[in-house]
Amino acid sequence: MTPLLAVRGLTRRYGALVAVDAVDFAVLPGETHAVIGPNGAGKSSFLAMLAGETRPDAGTIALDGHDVTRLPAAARARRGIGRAFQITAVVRDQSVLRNAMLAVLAASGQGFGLWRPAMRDAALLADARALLARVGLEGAQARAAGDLAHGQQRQLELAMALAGRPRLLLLDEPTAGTGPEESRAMVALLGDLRARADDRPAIVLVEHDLDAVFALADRITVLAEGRVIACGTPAAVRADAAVRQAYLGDDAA
Ligand SMILES: Nc1ncnc2c1ncn2[C@@H]1O[C@H](COP(=O)(O)OP(=O)(O)OP(=O)(O)O)[C@@H](O)[C@H]1O
Repeated sequence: MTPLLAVRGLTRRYGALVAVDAVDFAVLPGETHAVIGPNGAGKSSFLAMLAGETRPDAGTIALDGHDVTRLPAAARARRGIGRAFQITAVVRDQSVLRNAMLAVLAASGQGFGLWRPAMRDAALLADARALLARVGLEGAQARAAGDLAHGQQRQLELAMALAGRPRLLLLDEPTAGTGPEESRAMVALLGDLRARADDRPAIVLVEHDLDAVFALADRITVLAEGRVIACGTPAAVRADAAVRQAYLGDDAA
């Protein structure tokens, strides 16, 4: 299968430090590909380069065979790369429904421009409600976004990222800062998203919670000190001696 995303030799330096060191990486259509590694391995820097928020010092990023390495984040978003959880677009004093409508409107670009206002509003409302149902927030539509529990805010952020119908969704630590219950709910939600055969996006998942990673990933790439030390199925990565040593510590090896 031709990869949706193909990354070659991606490199990012901070002074003398090589945070991401000549990384090759590929994501197949619909695949959930997790990126894990110890603190400081380069995961966030890598994801920021995929999103177009950090400029690489070397290497290329291709989406569907088109070089997007030099494109800014907004242009990448228009081509189908969506980003959730790092940049929070949620307007806290607006309702959940209103936030979802704003995300649908923003993602539609000119799409609603020729519609009469009443029809536009009806279409926006329907799309926004469908999105909220998709992330399990249909019961919270009228609440102010800022009053939601932390886990629910993350569900709303996911809905807003999905509004653009991304083909590739970049997820930065979806369970970070949530309790065990909320974390399980987020993993279940992402599992549902993944199980939809029809329009599921491919996902690049950076996540510290290895239970979540092993539950969700089709493949896992392991970074250590900016380099790829392993890439494969969860079972292969779990069994990999270099991964155990570098990532889980010598005790696990
Ligand atoms: N803006 C920056 N300026 C200088 N050094 C940076 C910068 N951003 C990251 N680094 C360094 O680059 C390396 C990789 O950092 P990065 O945050 O990408 O790793 P990470 O795998 O996401 O870490 P963590 O799991 O702790 O979030 C680290 O040594 C970090 O200190």
